[in-house]
Amino acid sequence: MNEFDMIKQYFQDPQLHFPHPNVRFGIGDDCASILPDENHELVFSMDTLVDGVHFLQTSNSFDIGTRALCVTLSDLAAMAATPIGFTLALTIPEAHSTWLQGFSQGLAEIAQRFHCPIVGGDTTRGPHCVITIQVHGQVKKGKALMRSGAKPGDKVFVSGDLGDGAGALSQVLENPLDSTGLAQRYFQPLPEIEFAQAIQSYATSGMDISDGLLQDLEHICRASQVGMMIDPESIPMSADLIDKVGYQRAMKFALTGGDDYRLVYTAPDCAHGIQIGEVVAEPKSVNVSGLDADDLLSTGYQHFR
Ligand SMILES: Nc1ncnc2c1ncn2[C@@H]1O[C@H](COP(=O)(O)OP(=O)(O)OP(=O)(O)O)[C@@H](O)[C@H]1O
Ligand SMILES: Cc1ncc(C[n+]2csc(CCOP(=O)(O)O)c2C)c(N)n1
Ligand SMILES: [Mg+2]
Repeated sequence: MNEFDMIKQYFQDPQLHFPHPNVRFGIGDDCASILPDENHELVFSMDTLVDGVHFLQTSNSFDIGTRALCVTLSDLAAMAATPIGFTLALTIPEAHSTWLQGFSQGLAEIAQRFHCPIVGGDTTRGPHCVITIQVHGQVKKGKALMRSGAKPGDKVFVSGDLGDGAGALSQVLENPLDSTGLAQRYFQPLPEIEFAQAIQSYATSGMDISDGLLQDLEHICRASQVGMMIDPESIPMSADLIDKVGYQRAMKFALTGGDDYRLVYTAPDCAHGIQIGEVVAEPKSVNVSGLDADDLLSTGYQHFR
């Protein structure tokens, strides 16, 4: 199958390449075009997933597709944006039709759920599977939820259970084809688009948790020039995770594991989510009660240490 047949069959498929009111044209020309609503601004973000680092090539391609689009859409949720469309740069060693079919169906599952069609991309052959997705969304002018804006006196909230993504990793590494139980949150960390829109009018800052709660909270602290006091006992964790790895390891995963794709945000008060701490003026860093600063060093995922 040549490159152009592949694009037509698997990416121009109507399940994935469907009309959207803000997309003027998509696959087929040298560029795609999107037009935001009046009084809205475009926001966009890109994520790369590398075989062996962000997923295993031995997993079902459907599950690889759902994971790839969920984690990239999570950055739109982080800004309280509404998805419009995405572009896909796909590098694969071989064009296996069953692999491409599953991958395209996995993408389509999430694309339809979040009304975010594919609008273009690039397909190349290379020695390893690498998936890069750029998501495009819109937000009312000036209303994007930023990492700056947290104020002393605000409280810190998360949108749901933490630690499941990291807790699933051993299961995924052992049996990459099993997407049940905790692995469901690894393969489908559904982006919290609606949750973000619900908090957007009163949240002072926010982001999604991809690298681990503590490391990601440091980004809010730095951008907002504040500190935080976090109470680890109030961090929500699933019963499945605690059953599987015990409370202590579950807590470590929740604080530092990454792959959660939940939202963390600050607000004077809250109507949604679970409070896990407070914003303080000093010290300008993340403090966790019961843990000293040395315990917190080297916490969170980093590609280059
Ligand atoms: N190679 C790069 N060139 C330019 N900007 C970059 C590059 N890599 C990252 N950035 C920018 O740095 C900022 C932080 O990026 P980072 O990848 O940590 O955030 P993120 O996208 O929320 O995290 P994740 O990759 O876990 O989703 C973002 O504004 C991002 O656009
Ligand atoms: C197969 C496999 N899947 C997942 C992981 C965990 N992991 C990889 S990158 C990352 C942070 C987010 O990435 P990025 O910052 O690039 O968006 C995490 C938590 C692993 N070690 N192996
Ligand atoms: Mg992010």
